[in-house]
Amino acid sequence: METRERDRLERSGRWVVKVGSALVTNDGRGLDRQRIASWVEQIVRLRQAGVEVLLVSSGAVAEGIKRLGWLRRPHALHQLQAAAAVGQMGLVQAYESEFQCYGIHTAQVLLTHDDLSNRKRYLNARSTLKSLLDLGVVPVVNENDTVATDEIRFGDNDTLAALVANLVEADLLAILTDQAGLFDSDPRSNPDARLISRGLAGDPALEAMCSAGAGALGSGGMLTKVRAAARAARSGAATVIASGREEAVLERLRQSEAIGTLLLPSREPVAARKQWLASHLQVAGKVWIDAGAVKVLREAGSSLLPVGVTRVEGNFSRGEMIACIGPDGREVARGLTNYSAQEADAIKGHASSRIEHLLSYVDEPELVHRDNLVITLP
Ligand SMILES: Nc1ncnc2c1ncn2[C@@H]1O[C@H](COP(=O)(O)OP(=O)(O)O)[C@@H](O)[C@H]1O
Ligand SMILES: N[C@@H](CCC(=O)OP(=O)(O)O)C(=O)O
Repeated sequence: METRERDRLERSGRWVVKVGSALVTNDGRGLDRQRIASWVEQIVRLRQAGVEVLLVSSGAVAEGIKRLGWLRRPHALHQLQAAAAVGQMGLVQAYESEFQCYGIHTAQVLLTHDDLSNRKRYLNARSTLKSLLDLGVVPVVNENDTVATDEIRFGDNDTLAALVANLVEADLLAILTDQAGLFDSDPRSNPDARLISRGLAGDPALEAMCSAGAGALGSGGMLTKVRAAARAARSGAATVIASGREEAVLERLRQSEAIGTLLLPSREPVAARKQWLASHLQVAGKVWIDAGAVKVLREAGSSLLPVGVTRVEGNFSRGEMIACIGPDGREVARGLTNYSAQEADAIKGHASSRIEHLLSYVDEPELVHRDNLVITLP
């Protein structure tokens, strides 16, 4: 069973490879040129076998801290941003010079969440990445840490890598980290922890295995990797979490060897526009919906009508992204609202035929139309 599941890696044509901070910087000691050379060599071989590869590399902050001679990671945002700017130079230089040995160009792509939540910029980013692949270039992606503030951040590169996998419709997201994969509990604190070899992306049981927080250099820990797998699955990508220190890890994965943790999509991929909707990490407000609305949204793919709304929170405007929260407090869906918070509050719990009477005008019968709505509950 597992061998057959792993076979899909042999057939996959486009990979996003994400490398974590501790790995790239040799646990903060400075860029691990030997390992970088090894990943580059493996990526070159993958390309020779017909696989297109995009790299998402962390390590700018960790490398910047090392280069600036700081003894510990600062807390102030402006210092972290300065460190990222310094470290990013080292990162791209290292990848560019290693790929140069094989006559392959790299391209630096720095993104913020803002770039992907704006539909026009999202489409631009997508066509640029696809053009780079068509040109045979290896994009090296990172968050644009120097300008990113909390409001426009992805926050961690696992999430960024999953969104990039969605953007280019990758077949595989390979997350290389400092552990052999996902264990049933954190191997740092439990020496008896066992490696999970396979699972379904989005399975809540996987999240429960991850302890909070990351290593000293990383920012997301295992939880963001498991969540990234669920995100990547939305466009049909499988995810592998594996050790970047494992000999020839990428090539062995390609040969279906059972290393790391393979997390497979459990549902059909969602349409491209809905993936963009799902890529919004921030919402402008929330509406609480009743059990009947949860059911029709999830099971019938219906629009959200005002009648199913019980409570409105936040100060959103028409056209902004809002989250729909079920009676149990869990987010069910998110989408672009046709009405502002004030209007939504006035029409909540009412039939759509009453909107005109309540507001003195009517824009649409739905609070969120189904074309602008994506189910986010696994
Ligand atoms: N269930 C788990 N299995 C494996 N690692 C876990 C688990 N829960 C927490 N972790 C921690 O997650 C860390 C990897 O995350 P992080 O430090 O963010 O890596 P990266 O820099 O590669 O993104 C591991 O070193 C490990 O301590
Ligand atoms: N953009 C940041 C990435 C931080 C981050 O997510 O790190 P990690 O958890 O190691 O992937 C950097 O380059 O330092």
